[in-house]
Amino acid sequence: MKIAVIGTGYVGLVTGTCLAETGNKVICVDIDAAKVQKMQAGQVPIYEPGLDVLFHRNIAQGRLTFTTDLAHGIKDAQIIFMALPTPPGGDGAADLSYILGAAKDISKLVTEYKVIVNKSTVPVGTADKVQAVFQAHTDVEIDVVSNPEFLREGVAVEDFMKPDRVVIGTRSEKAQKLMAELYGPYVRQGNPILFMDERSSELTKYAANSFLATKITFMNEIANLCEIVGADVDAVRKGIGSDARIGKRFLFPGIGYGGSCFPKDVQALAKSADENEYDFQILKAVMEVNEKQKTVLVEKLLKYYKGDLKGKHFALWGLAFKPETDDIREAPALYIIDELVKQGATVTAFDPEAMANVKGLLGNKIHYVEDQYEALTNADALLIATEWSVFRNPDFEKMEQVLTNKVIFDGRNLYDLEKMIDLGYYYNSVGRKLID
Ligand SMILES: NC(=O)c1ccc[n+]([C@@H]2O[C@H](COP(=O)([O-])OP(=O)(O)OC[C@H]3O[C@@H](n4cnc5c(N)ncnc54)[C@H](O)[C@@H]3O)[C@@H](O)[C@H]2O)c1
Ligand SMILES: O=c1ccn([C@@H]2O[C@H](COP(=O)(O)OP(=O)(O)O[C@H]3O[C@H](CO)[C@@H](O)[C@H](O)[C@H]3O)[C@@H](O)[C@H]2O)c(=O)[nH]1
Repeated sequence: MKIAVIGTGYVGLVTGTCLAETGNKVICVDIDAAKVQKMQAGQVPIYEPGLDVLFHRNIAQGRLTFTTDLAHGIKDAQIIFMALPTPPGGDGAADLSYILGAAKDISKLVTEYKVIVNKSTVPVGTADKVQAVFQAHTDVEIDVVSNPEFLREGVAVEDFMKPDRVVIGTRSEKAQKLMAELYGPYVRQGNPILFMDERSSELTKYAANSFLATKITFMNEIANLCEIVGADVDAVRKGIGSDARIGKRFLFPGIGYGGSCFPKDVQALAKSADENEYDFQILKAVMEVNEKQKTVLVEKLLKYYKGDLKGKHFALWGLAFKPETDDIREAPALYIIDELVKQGATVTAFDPEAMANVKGLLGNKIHYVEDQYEALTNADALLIATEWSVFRNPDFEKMEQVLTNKVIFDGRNLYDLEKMIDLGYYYNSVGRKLID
């Protein structure tokens, strides 16, 4: 099939590349000329494991191209995907200006039937709004389909190539048929393609993210309670996770959920409920608890240093909002840095992939090093904000030589408590016994 993908961010580029991988001819369109130039020169603009192999293969085989020219991009496409930003607007509701703006631009260019697929995360009713934009500008027959994306950054290629399910919201049989054909190769193991109406599809995406954010938040509260009552959150996690009704995944406590999706999507769903005069209480509690959870590491530091962080120097391992990505949007590490600097402390940070993005955002607010051990030089304590694999089994002997004090505040529960006792560390993690 001939496909156009509008927007080449984490979702658009993965979608375009993975659709080319099964033999479709894909043109990716972006307004960011520098990014398009980079991709045309064969460079992947984001860090996403496994993407480069597919990217280079499909470019080499002539199935994946890039342009800034929308008219050229959509000219021959049977299906046009919109993978555009839907950031929170001033009031927390999703800002639809990118989607509706692109829909208007496309509507002025179409000359024959096309399926317009919305891959962005959008509130209920957006497909109707997009359809109305087309109706206002063209007589050409168009079907607007909601096809939310569930990929996770860091495992995006795997998630796209083998999705748990594909959700397609449309009442048009013609569009259904095309979408079923397009997604057939990705569900050969038998995972379902779920057809539903547009509104249910749009809500499914927000419901999934909000449910997962709620699950994590519940565990964060259990972890906080564990610390007070002397229980171990790892044991509790395993104890409840082995109940198939609860499930083992997304039960890891930490320093609050972050990223470009959960914070904005929980907020947008709560806002959308408000607009429909429904008070979605649980989501409001989730947002409030998550804000507090982002402060737990700093609160612990304040307690340890008796309320005074002035002049203290900290090593920070991990800046990305989660491992295996260079994405720092809503990363808990940024919040921690902000608080520490406000309190008069200094920070030296290391992250395997996200350093360039943080340097771009924070400049010389903190120090950066290219080696995780170098970050420890003269540090009063090590703070861990992201669970990158390289932090899981560090060379503790090497660490001891550089760290001024054997003190670790771990927001991701990376180390075994017995081991930390043996090594003689002060070790403060989340929802587990304090080792001092
Ligand atoms: N990042 C994720 O893991 C993820 C997963 C599932 C769903 N989503 C949703 O998908 C959507 C896109 O998210 P993302 O993380 O890929 O965004 P992103 O910010 O990484 O990428 C968006 C891209 O769109 C481009 N763009 C903006 N306006 C344009 C226009 N008019 N024409 C062409 N290109 C334009 C930007 O230059 C950028 O390259 C959002 O709604 C998000 O909620 C994201
Ligand atoms: O047990 C867990 C799992 C995750 N997190 C945190 O939750 C956030 C989100 O993690 P994750 O869901 O793995 O990353 P995303 O790439 O943001 O993916 C989410 O958001 C995407 C965008 O909508 C969806 O497509 C995915 O299905 C959904 O998992 C991160 O800050 C994680 O540290 C935890 O604290 N504990």
